[in-house]
Amino acid sequence: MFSLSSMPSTSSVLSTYTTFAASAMLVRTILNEVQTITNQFIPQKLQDILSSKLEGLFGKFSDQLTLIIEQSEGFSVNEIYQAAELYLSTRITPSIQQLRVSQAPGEKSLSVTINKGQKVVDTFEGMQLTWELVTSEKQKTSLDYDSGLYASETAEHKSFHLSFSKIFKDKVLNKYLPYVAERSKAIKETKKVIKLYSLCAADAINLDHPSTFDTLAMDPVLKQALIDDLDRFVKRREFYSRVGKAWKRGYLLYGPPGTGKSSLIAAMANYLKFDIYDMELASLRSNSDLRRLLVSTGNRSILVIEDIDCSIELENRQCGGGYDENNSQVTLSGLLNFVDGLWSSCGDERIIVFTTNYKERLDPALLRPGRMDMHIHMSYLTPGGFKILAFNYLKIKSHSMFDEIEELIKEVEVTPAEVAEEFMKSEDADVALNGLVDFLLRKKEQTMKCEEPKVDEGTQGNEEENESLKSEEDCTGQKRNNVNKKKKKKKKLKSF
Ligand SMILES: Nc1ncnc2c1ncn2[C@@H]1O[C@H](COP(=O)(O)OP(=O)(O)OP(=O)(O)O)[C@@H](O)[C@H]1O
Repeated sequence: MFSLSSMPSTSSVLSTYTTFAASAMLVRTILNEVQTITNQFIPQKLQDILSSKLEGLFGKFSDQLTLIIEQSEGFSVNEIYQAAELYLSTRITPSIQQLRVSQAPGEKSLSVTINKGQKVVDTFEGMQLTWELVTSEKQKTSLDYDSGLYASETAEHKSFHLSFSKIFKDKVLNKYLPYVAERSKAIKETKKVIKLYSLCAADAINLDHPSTFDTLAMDPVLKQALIDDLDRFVKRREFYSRVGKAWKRGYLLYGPPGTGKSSLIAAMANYLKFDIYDMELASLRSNSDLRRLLVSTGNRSILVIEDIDCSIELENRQCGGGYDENNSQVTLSGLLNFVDGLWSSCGDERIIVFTTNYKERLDPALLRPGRMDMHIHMSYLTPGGFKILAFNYLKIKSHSMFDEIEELIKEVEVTPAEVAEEFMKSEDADVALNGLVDFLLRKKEQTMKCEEPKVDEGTQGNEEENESLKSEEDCTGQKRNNVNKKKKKKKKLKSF
């Protein structure tokens, strides 16, 4: 049976309240308790008036201020609530007893948030701040379209209560909350699943390419220069707007097949957390296709135009494809016009990457700065690159066979893809390295064979004809190099 003596006296309520640093939230808790006890004989209206008077009274004495951050404001989401939720997931301390854990489809990591009633204490520039997740139930009325009747349901409404000393009000609003928003943006970036869009697939797919700058075998100075360039680019929003330029950057990746151009694009996307839009000119059927794809590219994305030398051939009608039903061809110059105009002016923080196996075939107008700001040569494997691959695949940093292999790599043109292929054959370092030595020796022998002039009666001394006598299959790559070298030689002779 309820008795008045069991009800806490006002003075005991006040002393409890003072002991806990006059926290507004504590007051609310106490009021709730008092309310529960008095519910039976004090009408609701009177209770509300008493509550608000008491809260006002306590608030006057309290040095604490509480900001209420609602989950949503009307129909729109409250971005600071979402930011706080993400930020607090990195502020979980052992004192927290309940957490909510979930995983969205396609997400790689679990998302962990505090549960209702749980508090997180945070510190920032000498301030102490307490976060609490508070939930309440709200009646929601919605129209049932089938029956045409309005239905009422109870929905859980969440809010964060952020309490701190009143003297820090301005600092919290102007520095702490922007900091929370900034941190949550960074956390979101690390959790972001990178998407790959292409014309061939109706929907975007998750990019699961494991390539990173650490796993890439390429010239370390060039690699660092590229990383620095990307870092500078993403930090320069104000700069681009001040100088009146579209916030975009172009890179040309060139080098033989298998030297890592695609791997580098994936490494760039993984580093920046940018989505990739892969555009093969040959698969574009019409200019409207092209326009649609370009307009749909989001901010913070990399637009890739692969094999641009083939695109040029396409323009010269050698590669085939690229026609729409009206026979209006998608050309490289058309594409570049769209990219320079429409695409550049309706988005932010975008990167465009062109790749080619034959830089020398490109028109210099295409290579101009602004369109291709940095040219990156993906070369045949170097001894330094070999060590990166040996570490990636075999987890070794040194081995007695390294010297021999490094010498061979200096003599033979071998791509990182070829060496990677050899390393895939065995996880045993000795076996894999022996296999690689055999492969390099075979390649060296083949190269030497291709370079030897084959002496033949009647064709003696005629290098061009000697070349045609070599086996096409064995010497194609090497022959191309030799022909290029010879062309350069001829050019030199002409110009001097
Ligand atoms: N520089 C590199 N560093 C690490 N791995 C590499 C590198 N180059 C190639 N590889 C390996 O070889 C495979 C094929 O390379 P990739 O497709 O990136 O070359 P590419 O230059 O884009 O070739 P293509 O011009 O034929 O498209 C990669 O998946 C990777 O395993």
